[in-house]
Amino acid sequence: MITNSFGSDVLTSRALDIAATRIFAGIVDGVVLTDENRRIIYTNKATDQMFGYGEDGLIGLSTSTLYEDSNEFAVQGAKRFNPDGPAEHKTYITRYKRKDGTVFDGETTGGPIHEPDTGRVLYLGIVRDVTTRLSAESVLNELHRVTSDRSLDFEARRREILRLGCRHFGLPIGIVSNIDGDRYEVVDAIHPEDAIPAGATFALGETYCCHTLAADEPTGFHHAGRSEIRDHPCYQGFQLESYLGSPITVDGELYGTLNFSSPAPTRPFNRQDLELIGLFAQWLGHELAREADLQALQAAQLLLRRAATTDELTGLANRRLLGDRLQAERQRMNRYDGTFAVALVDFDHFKKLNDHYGHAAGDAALVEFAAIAKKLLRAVDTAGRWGGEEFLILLPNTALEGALTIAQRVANRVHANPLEVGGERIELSVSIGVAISDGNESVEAVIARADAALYNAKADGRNCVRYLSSDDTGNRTDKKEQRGQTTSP
Ligand SMILES: Nc1nc2c(ncn2[C@@H]2O[C@H](COP(=O)(O)OP(=O)(O)OP(=O)(O)O)[C@@H](O)[C@H]2O)c(=O)[nH]1
Repeated sequence: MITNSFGSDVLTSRALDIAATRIFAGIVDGVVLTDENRRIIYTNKATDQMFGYGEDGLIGLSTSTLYEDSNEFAVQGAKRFNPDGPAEHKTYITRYKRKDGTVFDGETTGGPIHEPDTGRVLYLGIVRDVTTRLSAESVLNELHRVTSDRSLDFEARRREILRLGCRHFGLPIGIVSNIDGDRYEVVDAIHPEDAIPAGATFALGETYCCHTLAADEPTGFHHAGRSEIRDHPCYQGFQLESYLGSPITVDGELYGTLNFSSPAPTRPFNRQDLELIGLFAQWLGHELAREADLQALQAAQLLLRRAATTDELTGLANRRLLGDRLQAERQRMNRYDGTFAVALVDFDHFKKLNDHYGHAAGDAALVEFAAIAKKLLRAVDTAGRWGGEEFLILLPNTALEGALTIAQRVANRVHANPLEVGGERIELSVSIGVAISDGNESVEAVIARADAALYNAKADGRNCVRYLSSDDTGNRTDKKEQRGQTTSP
């Protein structure tokens, strides 16, 4: 039987007696029993601790004392704590006030109890402090919102995670680090005075995170100066009293840590805190892995795109890219009424070079040509491999004089750069055919004319540049008889 300063009729009440002694005394949730006027006649130990009143400190008080908002007392009275309230007690969450004025969210189940013997009504409330659970739920919702917000890029989301962690754990400093051997590098950090720049490095052994890595799981110190790390260099160096950190792994490999800290001590970290920071770190790890995959994919795509448009041997544009550029240039020229030039370049006696010095020597000559073309041409020009030992140079916005000058420069440079094979210097030369688009004709027609001019250059003894105008082509019946204009070397 329970004794208190409330009337003996209540104290001897059988329901209270049984409830208090046999059922409620030892349970972890707070139990509050009131009389019909909602005055407290019984609280268990958990209630006394939860509300901070000490043993029996609440006895005799109205339950209105317990609510943060006095209206809530009336609201709950009308809803359930009245003689006609529902017999089946429903669970609800309301905000309670402790003796010291601080508040907490209490998940409550309660309502009337009718004593079978006397017909008297008592009210029962069972309260569980769910502040940390609710806060964890809200932080999880927030984490979900941040991580699924595709309008934010990875860096922005990482920052949001840091902000969220600082707010939730009540620790003002948040860091994502990358760890390589003994090198601890700050990747991103939140600090009230912006005192930790990204890129700052520390010796891992002197950081709090070395403890997290040693434990290989989320770790916290809520009052470092009174903990086992008080003599460790991390505490000596940084003087942070509270620290909560988790390793970040990417595809099973250690990447670094996520950690939050404060110069002030804080409440002891609980299992939920450790689970939450572990979850944050896990998300960062997944995102980092996704970023790495994305980058690898982009690099592969770039390689593929390059492979699809680049000649493997020389690194110049391949025939496909040249075709695209030529068509684009023709269309552009239609719009702006300009001209473009095409020069077809063909090595002289290339077969002999191959036959005499080997295929590798021939390849080296082609590579050498690519280097010359890259050096001599403007950024807007495109030199590409047209096939075999033949190259095409597309010169946008270029009239005859400019085209011939460039072509001659290329021919001269090739001739002036003998190939060195096994200590022997082999003289090289190219023949070049030039054509200027007349603005109406197809790309194929311009190339055919450049090809005819090239044929002429070969026929004229090679190592020279020839040009064919569209008029020349119109009159031509036999390519061999065509002779274009010769430029001076
Ligand atoms: N090394 C090497 N040789 C190639 C490549 N592509 C084509 N060739 C060779 O280039 C040679 C071209 O020979 P031809 O068309 O007879 O022309 P040429 O010997 O240069 O004679 P002219 O053009 O009349 O001066 C052939 O032997 C081809 O095998 C290549 O990528 N590398």
